[in-house]
Amino acid sequence: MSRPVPGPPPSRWTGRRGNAHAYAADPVAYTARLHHEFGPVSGLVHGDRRQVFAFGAEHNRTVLTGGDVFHTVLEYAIPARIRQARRGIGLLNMNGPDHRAARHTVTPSFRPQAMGRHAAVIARLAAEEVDSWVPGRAFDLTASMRRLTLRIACQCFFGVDIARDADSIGALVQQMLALRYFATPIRYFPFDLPGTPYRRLLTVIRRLDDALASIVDARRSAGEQPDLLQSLLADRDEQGRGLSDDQLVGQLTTLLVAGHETSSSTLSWALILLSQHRPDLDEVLDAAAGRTPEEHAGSTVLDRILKETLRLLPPGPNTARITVAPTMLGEHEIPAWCQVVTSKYVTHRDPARFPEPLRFQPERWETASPTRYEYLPYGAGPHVCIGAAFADLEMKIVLGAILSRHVLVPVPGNPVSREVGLLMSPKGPVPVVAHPVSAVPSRVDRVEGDLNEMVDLYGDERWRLGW
Ligand code: HEM
Repeated sequence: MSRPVPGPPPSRWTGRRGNAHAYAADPVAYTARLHHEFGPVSGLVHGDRRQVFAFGAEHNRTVLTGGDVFHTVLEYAIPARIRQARRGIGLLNMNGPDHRAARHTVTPSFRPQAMGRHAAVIARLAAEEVDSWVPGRAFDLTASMRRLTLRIACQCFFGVDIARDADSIGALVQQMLALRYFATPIRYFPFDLPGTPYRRLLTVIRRLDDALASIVDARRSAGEQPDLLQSLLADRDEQGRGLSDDQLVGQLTTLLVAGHETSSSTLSWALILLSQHRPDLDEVLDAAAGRTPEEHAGSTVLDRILKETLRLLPPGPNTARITVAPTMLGEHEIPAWCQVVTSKYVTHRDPARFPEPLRFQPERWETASPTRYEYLPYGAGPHVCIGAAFADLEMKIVLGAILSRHVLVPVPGNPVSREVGLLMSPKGPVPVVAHPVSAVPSRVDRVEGDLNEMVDLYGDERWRLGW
Protein backbone atom coordinates (compact mmCIF):
# COMPACT_ATOMS: atom_id res chain seq x y z
CA MET A 1 0.00 0.00 0.00
CA SER A 2 1.63 3.26 -1.14
CA ARG A 3 1.73 6.27 1.17
CA PRO A 4 1.22 9.77 -0.27
CA VAL A 5 4.48 11.62 -0.73
CA PRO A 6 4.77 14.40 1.89
CA GLY A 7 6.02 17.84 0.94
CA PRO A 8 5.36 21.57 1.18
CA PRO A 9 2.09 23.08 -0.06
CA PRO A 10 2.07 24.68 -3.51
CA SER A 11 3.18 28.29 -3.54
CA ARG A 12 0.30 30.61 -2.61
CA TRP A 13 0.19 32.65 -5.82
CA THR A 14 2.05 30.63 -8.41
CA GLY A 15 1.21 27.05 -7.38
CA ARG A 16 3.63 24.23 -8.22
CA ARG A 17 5.64 26.52 -10.50
CA GLY A 18 6.46 28.70 -7.52
CA ASN A 19 7.99 25.69 -5.74
CA ALA A 20 9.89 24.73 -8.90
CA HIS A 21 11.16 28.29 -9.14
CA ALA A 22 12.29 28.30 -5.48
CA TYR A 23 14.13 25.01 -6.05
CA ALA A 24 15.84 26.31 -9.20
CA ALA A 25 16.81 29.56 -7.44
CA ASP A 26 18.62 27.75 -4.60
CA PRO A 27 18.67 23.95 -4.96
CA VAL A 28 20.86 23.47 -1.89
CA ALA A 29 18.65 25.44 0.51
CA TYR A 30 15.41 24.01 -0.91
CA THR A 31 16.64 20.42 -0.73
CA ALA A 32 17.99 20.83 2.80
CA ARG A 33 14.67 22.28 3.88
CA LEU A 34 12.69 19.38 2.40
CA HIS A 35 14.95 16.90 4.17
CA HIS A 36 14.62 18.76 7.46
CA GLU A 37 10.83 19.13 7.31
CA PHE A 38 9.65 15.98 5.55
CA GLY A 39 12.26 13.28 6.05
CA PRO A 40 13.68 10.66 3.68
CA VAL A 41 11.20 11.05 0.79
CA SER A 42 9.54 14.35 -0.10
CA GLY A 43 7.77 15.80 -3.11
CA LEU A 44 8.50 19.19 -4.60
CA VAL A 45 4.89 19.74 -3.55
CA HIS A 46 2.80 17.64 -1.13
CA GLY A 47 1.29 14.60 -2.88
CA ASP A 48 2.98 15.43 -6.20
CA ARG A 49 4.87 12.52 -7.68
CA ARG A 50 6.31 14.31 -10.70
CA GLN A 51 9.38 15.46 -8.77
CA VAL A 52 10.45 13.57 -5.67
CA PHE A 53 13.50 13.98 -3.42
CA ALA A 54 14.97 10.80 -1.94
CA PHE A 55 17.51 11.14 0.87
CA GLY A 56 20.00 8.76 2.45
CA ALA A 57 22.40 6.00 1.50
CA GLU A 58 19.77 3.37 0.68
CA HIS A 59 17.90 5.65 -1.71
CA ASN A 60 21.20 6.73 -3.29
CA ARG A 61 21.93 3.08 -4.01
CA THR A 62 18.48 2.38 -5.47
CA VAL A 63 18.38 5.46 -7.69
CA LEU A 64 21.99 5.71 -8.84
CA THR A 65 22.60 2.04 -9.55
CA GLY A 66 19.15 1.29 -11.03
CA GLY A 67 20.13 2.40 -14.53
CA ASP A 68 17.34 0.39 -16.20
CA VAL A 69 14.63 2.42 -14.47
CA PHE A 70 16.44 5.60 -13.46
CA HIS A 71 17.85 7.40 -16.50
CA THR A 72 19.97 10.55 -16.51
CA VAL A 73 17.78 13.59 -16.79
CA LEU A 74 19.78 15.43 -19.42
CA GLU A 75 18.72 12.98 -22.12
CA TYR A 76 15.10 14.06 -21.65
CA ALA A 77 15.22 17.51 -20.11
CA ILE A 78 17.13 19.42 -22.77
CA PRO A 79 14.59 21.26 -24.91
CA ALA A 80 14.37 19.66 -28.39
CA ARG A 81 15.58 22.75 -30.20
CA ILE A 82 18.67 23.04 -28.01
CA ARG A 83 19.36 19.37 -28.66
CA GLN A 84 19.24 20.01 -32.41
CA ALA A 85 21.48 23.05 -32.07
CA ARG A 86 24.15 21.05 -30.26
CA ARG A 87 26.59 19.18 -32.42
CA GLY A 88 26.55 16.09 -30.26
CA ILE A 89 25.92 14.71 -26.80
CA GLY A 90 28.22 13.38 -24.08
CA LEU A 91 28.21 10.55 -21.56
CA LEU A 92 25.97 12.34 -19.09
CA ASN A 93 23.23 12.66 -21.73
CA MET A 94 23.26 8.94 -22.58
CA ASN A 95 21.67 5.84 -21.08
CA GLY A 96 21.64 2.06 -21.62
CA PRO A 97 23.73 0.35 -24.33
CA ASP A 98 24.75 3.63 -26.05
CA HIS A 99 26.12 4.93 -22.79
CA ARG A 100 27.97 1.67 -22.06
CA ALA A 101 29.57 1.68 -25.51
CA ALA A 102 30.66 5.33 -25.31
CA ARG A 103 32.03 4.85 -21.81
CA HIS A 104 33.98 1.82 -22.97
CA THR A 105 35.81 4.04 -25.48
CA VAL A 106 36.72 6.71 -22.98
CA THR A 107 37.60 4.52 -19.99
CA PRO A 108 41.17 3.44 -20.93
CA SER A 109 42.37 7.06 -20.86
CA PHE A 110 41.21 7.37 -17.25
CA ARG A 111 42.55 4.12 -15.79
CA PRO A 112 44.86 4.81 -12.81
CA GLN A 113 47.78 3.33 -14.85
CA ALA A 114 47.25 6.05 -17.49
CA MET A 115 47.46 8.83 -14.88
CA GLY A 116 51.21 8.84 -14.24
CA ARG A 117 52.08 10.70 -17.43
CA HIS A 118 49.88 13.64 -16.45
CA ALA A 119 51.71 14.53 -13.20
CA ALA A 120 54.51 16.51 -14.86
CA VAL A 121 52.09 18.51 -17.05
CA ILE A 122 49.84 19.33 -14.10
CA ALA A 123 52.83 20.43 -12.00
CA ARG A 124 54.20 22.63 -14.80
CA LEU A 125 50.91 24.41 -15.44
CA ALA A 126 50.28 24.83 -11.68
CA ALA A 127 53.75 26.40 -11.27
CA GLU A 128 53.01 28.82 -14.14
CA GLU A 129 49.76 29.89 -12.52
CA VAL A 130 51.40 30.35 -9.10
CA ASP A 131 54.22 32.35 -10.75
CA SER A 132 51.62 34.78 -12.09
CA TRP A 133 50.54 35.83 -8.56
CA VAL A 134 52.22 38.88 -7.08
CA PRO A 135 52.66 38.41 -3.30
CA GLY A 136 50.58 40.95 -1.41
CA ARG A 137 48.41 41.85 -4.43
CA ALA A 138 44.78 40.63 -4.51
CA PHE A 139 43.56 38.35 -7.31
CA ASP A 140 40.37 36.38 -7.97
CA LEU A 141 40.83 32.84 -6.66
CA THR A 142 37.90 31.32 -8.58
CA ALA A 143 39.08 32.79 -11.91
CA SER A 144 42.61 31.58 -11.26
CA MET A 145 41.56 28.01 -10.41
CA ARG A 146 39.22 27.89 -13.43
CA ARG A 147 41.91 29.07 -15.79
CA LEU A 148 44.36 26.54 -14.40
CA THR A 149 42.04 23.50 -14.43
CA LEU A 150 40.82 24.37 -17.93
CA ARG A 151 44.39 24.53 -19.23
CA ILE A 152 45.18 21.25 -17.47
CA ALA A 153 42.10 19.55 -18.94
CA CYS A 154 42.84 20.76 -22.49
CA GLN A 155 46.51 19.83 -22.30
CA CYS A 156 46.02 16.40 -20.69
CA PHE A 157 42.89 15.30 -22.56
CA PHE A 158 43.23 17.01 -25.93
CA GLY A 159 46.99 17.68 -26.21
CA VAL A 160 46.57 21.42 -26.78
CA ASP A 161 47.78 24.34 -24.72
CA ILE A 162 45.02 26.89 -24.64
CA ALA A 163 47.06 29.41 -22.64
CA ARG A 164 45.89 32.27 -24.86
CA ASP A 165 42.27 31.12 -25.17
CA ALA A 166 41.81 29.80 -21.61
CA ASP A 167 39.87 32.84 -20.48
CA SER A 168 37.57 32.97 -23.53
CA ILE A 169 36.80 29.22 -23.55
CA GLY A 170 36.41 29.36 -19.76
CA ALA A 171 33.97 32.26 -20.10
CA LEU A 172 31.86 30.23 -22.56
CA VAL A 173 31.71 27.28 -20.14
CA GLN A 174 30.72 29.66 -17.34
CA GLN A 175 28.01 31.27 -19.43
CA MET A 176 26.65 27.85 -20.36
CA LEU A 177 26.57 26.75 -16.72
CA ALA A 178 24.94 30.01 -15.67
CA LEU A 179 22.25 29.83 -18.37
CA ARG A 180 21.08 26.40 -17.32
CA TYR A 181 19.01 24.32 -19.73
CA PHE A 182 16.43 24.03 -16.96
CA ALA A 183 16.37 27.70 -15.96
CA THR A 184 12.78 28.90 -15.77
CA PRO A 185 12.99 31.48 -18.62
CA ILE A 186 14.56 28.88 -20.90
CA ARG A 187 12.01 26.18 -20.08
CA TYR A 188 8.97 28.36 -20.30
CA PHE A 189 10.04 30.75 -23.07
CA PRO A 190 12.01 28.61 -25.52
CA PHE A 191 11.93 31.08 -28.42
CA ASP A 192 14.96 32.04 -30.43
CA LEU A 193 14.36 35.79 -30.23
CA PRO A 194 16.88 38.61 -29.73
CA GLY A 195 17.60 39.36 -26.07
CA THR A 196 16.09 36.15 -24.65
CA PRO A 197 18.06 33.81 -22.34
CA TYR A 198 17.15 31.03 -24.80
CA ARG A 199 18.93 32.85 -27.66
CA ARG A 200 21.91 33.53 -25.38
CA LEU A 201 22.17 29.84 -24.47
CA LEU A 202 22.04 28.79 -28.14
CA THR A 203 24.76 31.30 -28.98
CA VAL A 204 27.01 30.11 -26.17
CA ILE A 205 26.51 26.45 -27.10
CA ARG A 206 27.38 27.15 -30.75
CA ARG A 207 30.50 29.12 -29.84
CA LEU A 208 31.73 26.45 -27.44
CA ASP A 209 31.00 23.70 -29.95
CA ASP A 210 32.93 25.65 -32.60
CA ALA A 211 35.91 26.18 -30.27
CA LEU A 212 36.05 22.43 -29.59
CA ALA A 213 35.51 21.56 -33.25
CA SER A 214 38.58 23.59 -34.15
CA ILE A 215 40.59 21.61 -31.57
CA VAL A 216 39.37 18.36 -33.18
CA ASP A 217 40.24 19.72 -36.67
CA ALA A 218 43.72 20.69 -35.59
CA ARG A 219 44.31 17.28 -34.04
CA ARG A 220 42.98 15.29 -37.00
CA SER A 221 45.69 16.81 -39.13
CA ALA A 222 48.45 16.61 -36.47
CA GLY A 223 50.36 13.47 -35.51
CA GLU A 224 49.19 10.92 -32.92
CA GLN A 225 49.52 11.71 -29.23
CA PRO A 226 48.83 9.29 -26.38
CA ASP A 227 45.81 11.12 -24.97
CA LEU A 228 42.07 10.90 -24.60
CA LEU A 229 41.28 12.68 -27.85
CA GLN A 230 43.47 10.19 -29.70
CA SER A 231 41.56 7.22 -28.28
CA LEU A 232 38.29 8.89 -29.30
CA LEU A 233 39.65 9.63 -32.80
CA ALA A 234 40.82 6.03 -33.18
CA ASP A 235 37.58 4.47 -31.92
CA ARG A 236 35.80 2.20 -34.46
CA ASP A 237 32.48 0.36 -34.21
CA GLU A 238 31.87 -3.19 -35.51
CA GLN A 239 31.45 -1.82 -39.04
CA GLY A 240 34.77 0.01 -38.76
CA ARG A 241 33.13 3.46 -38.56
CA GLY A 242 34.74 6.13 -36.41
CA LEU A 243 33.02 8.85 -34.40
CA SER A 244 31.83 11.80 -36.47
CA ASP A 245 33.14 15.27 -35.65
CA ASP A 246 29.79 16.10 -34.05
CA GLN A 247 29.90 13.03 -31.81
CA LEU A 248 33.44 13.92 -30.83
CA VAL A 249 32.51 17.49 -29.98
CA GLY A 250 29.60 16.22 -27.84
CA GLN A 251 31.88 13.99 -25.79
CA LEU A 252 34.56 16.66 -25.49
CA THR A 253 32.11 19.29 -24.24
CA THR A 254 30.94 17.00 -21.43
CA LEU A 255 34.50 16.07 -20.54
CA LEU A 256 35.55 19.69 -20.46
CA VAL A 257 32.61 20.95 -18.43
CA ALA A 258 32.56 17.96 -16.04
CA GLY A 259 36.33 17.89 -15.87
CA HIS A 260 37.35 21.40 -14.99
CA GLU A 261 34.60 23.25 -13.13
CA THR A 262 34.36 20.45 -10.55
CA SER A 263 38.03 20.42 -9.66
CA SER A 264 38.38 24.21 -9.81
CA SER A 265 35.51 24.65 -7.31
CA THR A 266 36.94 22.02 -4.98
CA LEU A 267 40.37 23.64 -5.06
CA SER A 268 38.90 27.08 -4.35
CA TRP A 269 36.76 25.77 -1.47
CA ALA A 270 39.68 23.81 -0.01
CA LEU A 271 41.93 26.89 0.00
CA ILE A 272 39.23 29.06 1.57
CA LEU A 273 38.47 26.43 4.24
CA LEU A 274 42.17 26.03 5.04
CA SER A 275 42.57 29.80 5.44
CA GLN A 276 39.99 29.61 8.26
CA HIS A 277 41.42 26.53 10.02
CA ARG A 278 44.93 27.37 11.14
CA PRO A 279 45.94 24.01 12.71
CA ASP A 280 44.96 22.17 9.51
CA LEU A 281 46.73 24.78 7.41
CA ASP A 282 49.94 24.41 9.46
CA GLU A 283 49.80 20.63 9.05
CA VAL A 284 49.43 20.96 5.27
CA LEU A 285 52.23 23.52 5.01
CA ASP A 286 54.53 21.07 6.80
CA ALA A 287 53.44 18.21 4.57
CA ALA A 288 53.83 20.22 1.34
CA ALA A 289 57.18 21.92 2.00
CA GLY A 290 59.95 20.83 -0.37
CA ARG A 291 58.00 17.89 -1.83
CA THR A 292 57.90 16.71 -5.45
CA PRO A 293 54.63 16.50 -7.44
CA GLU A 294 54.69 12.70 -7.00
CA GLU A 295 55.01 13.15 -3.24
CA HIS A 296 52.08 15.59 -3.23
CA ALA A 297 50.05 13.02 -5.18
CA GLY A 298 50.75 10.43 -2.47
CA SER A 299 50.21 12.78 0.51
CA THR A 300 47.70 11.50 3.07
CA VAL A 301 47.42 15.00 4.57
CA LEU A 302 46.32 16.51 1.23
CA ASP A 303 44.07 13.50 0.70
CA ARG A 304 42.20 14.18 3.95
CA ILE A 305 41.81 17.89 3.15
CA LEU A 306 40.26 17.08 -0.22
CA LYS A 307 38.00 14.35 1.13
CA GLU A 308 36.66 16.68 3.80
CA THR A 309 36.18 19.53 1.32
CA LEU A 310 34.28 17.22 -1.05
CA ARG A 311 32.16 15.97 1.86
CA LEU A 312 31.04 19.43 2.93
CA LEU A 313 30.93 21.14 -0.45
CA PRO A 314 30.50 18.56 -3.22
CA PRO A 315 30.56 20.30 -6.62
CA GLY A 316 27.46 18.33 -7.65
CA PRO A 317 25.31 18.69 -4.51
CA ASN A 318 22.26 17.01 -6.08
CA THR A 319 21.93 14.31 -8.73
CA ALA A 320 18.66 13.83 -10.57
CA ARG A 321 17.34 10.88 -12.52
CA ILE A 322 14.09 10.30 -14.38
CA THR A 323 12.08 7.08 -14.04
CA VAL A 324 11.28 5.36 -17.33
CA ALA A 325 8.97 2.81 -15.62
CA PRO A 326 6.91 2.77 -12.42
CA THR A 327 8.94 1.78 -9.35
CA MET A 328 9.01 1.95 -5.54
CA LEU A 329 11.02 4.27 -3.31
CA GLY A 330 10.67 2.90 0.20
CA GLU A 331 6.92 2.82 0.83
CA HIS A 332 6.12 5.16 -2.02
CA GLU A 333 4.95 4.16 -5.47
CA ILE A 334 6.70 6.29 -8.06
CA PRO A 335 5.20 6.56 -11.55
CA ALA A 336 7.13 6.63 -14.82
CA TRP A 337 8.52 10.05 -15.85
CA CYS A 338 9.04 11.19 -12.27
CA GLN A 339 12.18 13.20 -11.63
CA VAL A 340 13.92 11.73 -8.58
CA VAL A 341 16.54 13.93 -6.93
CA THR A 342 19.21 12.48 -4.62
CA SER A 343 21.45 14.71 -2.54
CA LYS A 344 25.10 14.28 -1.66
CA TYR A 345 24.88 17.53 0.26
CA VAL A 346 22.33 15.97 2.64
CA THR A 347 23.86 12.46 2.69
CA HIS A 348 27.28 13.83 3.63
CA ARG A 349 25.78 15.56 6.67
CA ASP A 350 24.38 12.45 8.34
CA PRO A 351 25.53 12.83 11.96
CA ALA A 352 25.35 9.04 12.47
CA ARG A 353 28.10 8.63 9.90
CA PHE A 354 29.94 11.95 10.27
CA PRO A 355 29.82 13.25 13.88
CA GLU A 356 29.66 17.07 14.10
CA PRO A 357 28.81 16.99 10.41
CA LEU A 358 29.09 20.72 9.75
CA ARG A 359 32.62 21.05 11.11
CA PHE A 360 35.62 20.93 8.77
CA GLN A 361 37.58 18.10 10.39
CA PRO A 362 40.03 16.52 7.95
CA GLU A 363 41.32 14.28 10.76
CA ARG A 364 38.01 12.38 10.74
CA TRP A 365 39.34 10.62 7.61
CA GLU A 366 42.00 8.84 9.68
CA THR A 367 39.22 6.49 10.81
CA ALA A 368 36.05 7.25 8.79
CA SER A 369 35.09 4.45 6.42
CA PRO A 370 31.69 5.29 4.93
CA THR A 371 30.15 3.05 2.29
CA ARG A 372 30.09 4.19 -1.34
CA TYR A 373 26.47 5.33 -0.90
CA GLU A 374 27.16 7.26 2.33
CA TYR A 375 30.02 9.27 0.84
CA LEU A 376 29.80 9.78 -2.89
CA PRO A 377 31.30 13.05 -4.16
CA TYR A 378 32.05 11.27 -7.44
CA GLY A 379 28.61 9.66 -7.68
CA ALA A 380 27.86 5.95 -7.91
CA GLY A 381 26.49 3.45 -10.41
CA PRO A 382 26.87 3.46 -14.20
CA HIS A 383 27.52 7.21 -14.39
CA VAL A 384 30.07 7.30 -11.56
CA CYS A 385 32.71 9.93 -12.37
CA ILE A 386 35.07 8.63 -14.99
CA GLY A 387 37.64 11.29 -14.10
CA ALA A 388 37.85 10.62 -10.33
CA ALA A 389 41.43 9.29 -10.38
CA PHE A 390 42.51 12.16 -12.63
CA ALA A 391 40.77 14.75 -10.41
CA ASP A 392 42.39 13.29 -7.31
CA LEU A 393 45.85 13.46 -8.86
CA GLU A 394 45.28 16.92 -10.29
CA MET A 395 43.91 18.47 -7.11
CA LYS A 396 46.66 17.07 -4.86
CA ILE A 397 49.43 18.26 -7.19
CA VAL A 398 47.86 21.71 -7.55
CA LEU A 399 47.26 22.10 -3.80
CA GLY A 400 50.81 20.91 -3.11
CA ALA A 401 52.23 23.34 -5.70
CA ILE A 402 50.34 26.24 -4.13
CA LEU A 403 50.87 25.42 -0.46
CA SER A 404 54.56 24.72 -0.79
CA ARG A 405 54.96 28.37 -1.78
CA HIS A 406 51.97 30.45 -0.65
CA VAL A 407 49.11 30.73 1.75
CA LEU A 408 46.00 32.36 0.31
CA VAL A 409 44.03 34.70 2.54
CA PRO A 410 40.58 36.03 1.55
CA VAL A 411 40.39 39.82 1.35
CA PRO A 412 38.15 41.05 4.23
CA GLY A 413 34.77 42.50 3.32
CA ASN A 414 34.08 40.11 0.43
CA PRO A 415 31.45 37.52 1.36
CA VAL A 416 32.09 33.92 0.30
CA SER A 417 28.85 32.40 -0.93
CA ARG A 418 27.63 29.59 -3.16
CA GLU A 419 26.55 29.76 -6.79
CA VAL A 420 24.45 26.75 -7.69
CA GLY A 421 23.56 25.93 -11.27
CA LEU A 422 24.28 22.52 -12.69
CA LEU A 423 27.21 22.57 -10.24
CA MET A 424 27.98 24.38 -6.99
CA SER A 425 30.96 26.71 -6.86
CA PRO A 426 32.05 29.75 -4.86
CA LYS A 427 30.22 32.78 -6.15
CA GLY A 428 32.87 34.80 -7.89
CA PRO A 429 34.89 36.85 -7.65
CA VAL A 430 36.65 35.69 -4.46
CA PRO A 431 39.57 38.11 -3.95
CA VAL A 432 42.51 36.61 -2.05
CA VAL A 433 46.06 37.68 -1.31
CA ALA A 434 49.01 35.29 -1.63
CA HIS A 435 51.47 35.38 1.27
CA PRO A 436 54.79 33.52 1.05
CA VAL A 437 54.80 30.51 3.42
CA SER A 438 57.69 32.15 5.26
CA ALA A 439 55.42 35.10 6.19
CA VAL A 440 51.98 33.66 6.97
CA PRO A 441 49.92 36.34 8.77
CA SER A 442 49.36 35.45 12.42
CA ARG A 443 45.71 36.55 12.27
CA VAL A 444 43.21 36.06 9.44
CA ASP A 445 39.80 37.76 9.32
CA ARG A 446 36.70 35.59 9.48
CA VAL A 447 34.83 35.20 6.20
CA GLU A 448 31.23 36.34 5.84
CA GLY A 449 28.70 35.01 3.36
CA ASP A 450 26.53 31.92 3.05
CA LEU A 451 29.52 29.59 3.31
CA ASN A 452 28.64 30.00 7.00
CA GLU A 453 25.23 28.44 6.29
CA MET A 454 26.87 25.31 4.93
CA VAL A 455 29.92 24.92 7.17
CA ASP A 456 30.31 25.64 10.88
CA LEU A 457 33.58 27.50 10.46
CA TYR A 458 33.90 28.96 13.94
CA GLY A 459 31.92 26.63 16.23
CA ASP A 460 29.05 29.06 16.74
CA GLU A 461 25.39 28.11 17.27
CA ARG A 462 23.09 29.18 14.45
CA TRP A 463 20.53 27.86 11.98
CA ARG A 464 22.28 26.13 9.11
CA LEU A 465 19.67 25.00 6.59
CA GLY A 466 18.24 22.39 8.95
CA TRP A 467 21.30 21.36 10.93
C1 HEM B 1 36.39 17.25 -7.94
C2 HEM B 1 36.31 16.72 -9.11
C3 HEM B 1 35.12 15.97 -9.64
C4 HEM B 1 33.95 15.64 -9.04
C5 HEM B 1 33.51 15.93 -7.61
C6 HEM B 1 33.15 14.94 -10.01
C7 HEM B 1 31.89 14.43 -9.77
C8 HEM B 1 31.15 13.70 -10.67
C9 HEM B 1 29.87 13.11 -10.41
C10 HEM B 1 29.11 13.22 -9.10
C11 HEM B 1 29.48 12.46 -11.53
C12 HEM B 1 28.18 11.65 -11.72
C13 HEM B 1 27.06 12.50 -12.24
C14 HEM B 1 25.77 11.73 -12.30
O1 HEM B 1 25.66 10.66 -11.73
O2 HEM B 1 24.82 12.26 -12.92
C15 HEM B 1 30.50 12.66 -12.52
C16 HEM B 1 30.44 12.16 -13.82
C17 HEM B 1 31.39 12.45 -14.76
N1 HEM B 1 32.61 13.08 -14.57
FE1 HEM B 1 33.28 13.86 -12.86
N2 HEM B 1 33.85 14.87 -11.19
C18 HEM B 1 35.06 15.48 -11.00
C19 HEM B 1 36.08 15.60 -11.92
C20 HEM B 1 36.04 15.11 -13.19
C21 HEM B 1 37.14 15.16 -14.12
C22 HEM B 1 38.51 15.75 -13.84
C23 HEM B 1 36.68 14.62 -15.27
C24 HEM B 1 37.52 14.49 -16.49
C25 HEM B 1 37.18 14.26 -17.61
C26 HEM B 1 35.30 14.22 -15.07
C27 HEM B 1 34.49 13.65 -16.03
C28 HEM B 1 33.25 13.13 -15.78
C29 HEM B 1 32.42 12.52 -16.80
C30 HEM B 1 32.74 12.39 -18.27
C31 HEM B 1 31.26 12.09 -16.17
C32 HEM B 1 30.08 11.38 -16.80
C33 HEM B 1 30.26 9.88 -16.67
C34 HEM B 1 29.11 9.10 -17.28
O3 HEM B 1 28.03 9.66 -17.45
O4 HEM B 1 29.31 7.92 -17.54
N3 HEM B 1 34.96 14.52 -13.80
N4 HEM B 1 31.52 13.41 -11.97
